[in-house]
Amino acid sequence: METKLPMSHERKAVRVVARIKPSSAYPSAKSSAATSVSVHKPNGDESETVSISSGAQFAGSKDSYKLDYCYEENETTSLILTKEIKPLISTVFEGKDANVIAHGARCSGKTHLAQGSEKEPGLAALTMGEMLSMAEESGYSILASIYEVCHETVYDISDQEKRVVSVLEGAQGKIQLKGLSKVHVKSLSEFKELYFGLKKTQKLTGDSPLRSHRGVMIHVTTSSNINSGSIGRMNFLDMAGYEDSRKQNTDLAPLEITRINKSIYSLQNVMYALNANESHVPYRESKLTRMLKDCLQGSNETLLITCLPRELSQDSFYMLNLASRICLGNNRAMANATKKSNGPLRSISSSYVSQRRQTPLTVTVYSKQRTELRGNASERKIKLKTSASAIKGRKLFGEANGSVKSKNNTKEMDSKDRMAMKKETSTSKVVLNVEASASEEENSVSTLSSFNNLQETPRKHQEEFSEAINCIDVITCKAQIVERDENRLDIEEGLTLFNEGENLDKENTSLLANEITSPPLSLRLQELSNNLKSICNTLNQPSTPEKYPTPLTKYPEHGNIIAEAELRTPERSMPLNVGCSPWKTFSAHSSKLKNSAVGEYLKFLNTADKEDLKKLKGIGEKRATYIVDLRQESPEPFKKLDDLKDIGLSEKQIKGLLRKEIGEIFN
Ligand SMILES: Nc1ncnc2c1ncn2[C@@H]1O[C@H](COP(=O)(O)OP(=O)(O)OP(=O)(O)O)[C@@H](O)[C@H]1O
Repeated sequence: METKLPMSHERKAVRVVARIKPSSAYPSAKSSAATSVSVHKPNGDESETVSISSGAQFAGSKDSYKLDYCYEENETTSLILTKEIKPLISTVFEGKDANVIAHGARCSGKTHLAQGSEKEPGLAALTMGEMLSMAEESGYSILASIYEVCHETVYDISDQEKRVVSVLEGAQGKIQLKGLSKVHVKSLSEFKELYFGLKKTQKLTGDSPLRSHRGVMIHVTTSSNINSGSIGRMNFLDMAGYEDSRKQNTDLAPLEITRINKSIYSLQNVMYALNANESHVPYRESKLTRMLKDCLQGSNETLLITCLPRELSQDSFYMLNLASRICLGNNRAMANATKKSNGPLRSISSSYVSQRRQTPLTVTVYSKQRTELRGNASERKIKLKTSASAIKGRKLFGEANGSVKSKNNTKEMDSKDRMAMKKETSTSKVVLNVEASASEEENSVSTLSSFNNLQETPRKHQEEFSEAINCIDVITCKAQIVERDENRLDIEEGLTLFNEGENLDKENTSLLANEITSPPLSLRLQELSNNLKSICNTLNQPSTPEKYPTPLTKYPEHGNIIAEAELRTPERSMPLNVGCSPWKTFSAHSSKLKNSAVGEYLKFLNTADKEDLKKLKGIGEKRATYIVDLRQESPEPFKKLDDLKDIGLSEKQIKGLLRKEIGEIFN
């Protein structure tokens, strides 16, 4: 039976539907109209969007949440196959990749949906059955890889050895899954034995049972040879369930739950960015998203199934809220990244990248030291004014963070008192006026209240988020930058404020988005090295007195911060000590460079992901894992070089490592 698909299905990178688990599956839960979920389908089965509302009231809940569709208890998995998955299977046989991802809170029915029951087969088996018959008709073969992602490690679980799979990025960023085996599947019973024969929860390491994401990658190939390349792939993923890490009655430690939640958030961030047509998709946020990058990107399509119990729990409500945001992302995509942002949901990472690439002027505020103006020299006569509403939390989860940040904005601004400014491409004079008005910020985030007030104790949850998802500390400020020049030109532009640690992270992502593959630390060190060389050159040249960036001055009575600074290229940003001997000047600069290099190195350790950490000399798999673990406990474990002793390095080793790392840039 051919089913007409809604128009939106054909266009969206990620189609978001819900699947309701019957309340009978919860023997203890009583179905009551007052608490159960109700689904409004304006055009019945043909509805292009549906609204889901819950009788239960949760902190910050809205009346209803929009999704592309919702399958209720009375709708069978065969219907989901026909309406949702068969069109995806067709694209796989045409040479694309497709994904079916089940996510939701714990015990929301994800595994049941994939595996089914005696009475009703699950989606994985139905999908495999369909693909096997299509392969038979077209003379293709079907191979399957079964994997599990746990603790940021991918395991091949098609046999009992559970080998570790390496996720490698090859030429042109193509992902290779080294060690992930493929099994030739000839029949459905073979597949069931392979997939369902495995226990749902396996002990991968240690004594405690770990929860994991579990997937099957179904490859369509021209031959049964396991080495033959795939025509297309169908990736079927059963995500680990989300749960609030503050829960008492759980079998996992809060840190463990936080880790799982982090990888759930990473995938949701990717889904959001894809649907919002963001120029940067944060694939590198987790191992899972890295490994699935090729399957998810480009014109490949994804079906995201949000599993919900009929009686929503707080956790399920939270997942519904986020699913709805992913779904709506498509409608809020920016037509032109250079335009003033008018949607509250642009991802920060992307807005940063797009600003760096496309906007005439980008402002980045480093919380500790500097504000950096990156400008196009031809368009630098600019008055930049950003309303807080334009920069509301743009990343999927950034908003929750932003809400708490905004309440503490005065404190945030204090940390910026030492800001200095520089402009890389211009020497024009700039006035930066950052208004940190609490009331304005509160207004600015009021439209986000549904998300901000989502959790019962927002502050505590915000802390968890910031740890769990490496959320971007958006500081919603009103900023006005006036560049004094004879030709004034006013431009309204978005301003994004990052803290210093994040900037490196953002640089990582922007470099990736620009397909520059060299590690950012070496680029930063290279920049320092260039500075050193330029100092050596300028020592021989007559120096001219210059104005140097002044620290931001705070006027508490107005709640304003005003900075006045010269904008100049990095080479010029270092003062030449007029009147000093060349040797003293050189020594002063050298020690400044040394401190900067050490600072960059520590920042890198505090922010880089595991793969990037391993690029550092002396940091192997074990140390990189340990560093990442340390960061779960404290967001910035390395404040000084001595802190490296915490990862088992002696003073001598620390010096040796730095010497090698920094010396390398002169090679
Ligand atoms: N559609 C359904 N019909 C009947 N029972 C169901 C249905 N969906 C789930 N269940 C039952 O609910 C319980 C939890 O389901 P399941 O294990 O699929 O949840 P999960 O979301 O995969 O959990 P976790 O997050 O722990 O992986 C199981 O006992 C399962 O049999």
